[in-house]
Amino acid sequence: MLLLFKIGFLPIRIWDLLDILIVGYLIYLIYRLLRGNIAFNIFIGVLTLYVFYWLVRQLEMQLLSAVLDKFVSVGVIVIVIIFQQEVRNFLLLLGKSALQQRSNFLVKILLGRNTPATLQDMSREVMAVKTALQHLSEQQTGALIVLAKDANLENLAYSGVRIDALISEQLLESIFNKTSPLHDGAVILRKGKIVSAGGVLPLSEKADLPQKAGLRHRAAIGVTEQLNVAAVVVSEETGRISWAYEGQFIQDVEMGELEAFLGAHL
Ligand SMILES: Nc1ncnc2c1ncn2[C@@H]1O[C@H](COP(=O)(O)OP(=O)(O)OP(=O)(O)O)[C@@H](O)[C@H]1O
Repeated sequence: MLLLFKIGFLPIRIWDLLDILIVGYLIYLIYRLLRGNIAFNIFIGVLTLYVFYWLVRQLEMQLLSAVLDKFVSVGVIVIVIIFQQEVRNFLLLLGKSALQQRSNFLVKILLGRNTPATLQDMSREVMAVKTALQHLSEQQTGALIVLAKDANLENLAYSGVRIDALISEQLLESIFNKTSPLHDGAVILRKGKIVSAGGVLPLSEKADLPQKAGLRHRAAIGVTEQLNVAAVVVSEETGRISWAYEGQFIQDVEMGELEAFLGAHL
């Protein structure tokens, strides 16, 4: 039974510790997903109701517990319906780290390390995107770029116009030029290519975003909440560059930080 130690009369096994750690981690993941979201308030409401139900049962208040029983018995289905998006994000978050670890491991086994050509291509792409963003920022031209790395964004790519061209700063600047028919919406970059432009992204429903964050910024955050991607935004209003990753949003980033971010996500 692998007894570790006893607290008074309570025996603690290694599985109990593991149990507590896993539940703690799951609660942390839920908190990360719901933080700043309107769904967080609903979650607190549900939790309060459940604690109340538990108390009522402990106090053996028959009538109230019979009424609450009806709510709790369909509770799981109701929760899945209300938190449909969050349940999806939660499973995505769980699967993501496992998949990332597996693919890093496979790349190391198969390649040993990055080939020099890959590294060269990568730094060329990073410089091209960084320079384009810098120019767009100086000209106060709005831009929204999704860095999809290995994520499959077929559905999103089809919401825009297919491009399939090598990444270049001139092409990026032309796309976001205010007179270009493709300047509205998001550009998607994946595996060294500009996959598409003019894409429509899902909007974040976060309630605690800065007041000035409009639809472009909400779209950047929204796509990173739902998919394993990063996004960069140039504000048309201020020329400031911001990025979003895993639903987190960092505003007004320095060029050095931007280069590191692009290097990690391109
Ligand atoms: N769902 C969406 N997916 C992709 N792009 C979008 C989406 N919604 C809006 N946009 C883009 O954002 C532009 C409108 O930006 P808006 O002014 O509302 O955003 P903002 O966050 O305040 O940015 P800015 O600081 O550049 O004004 C649209 O013209 C369009 O290009």
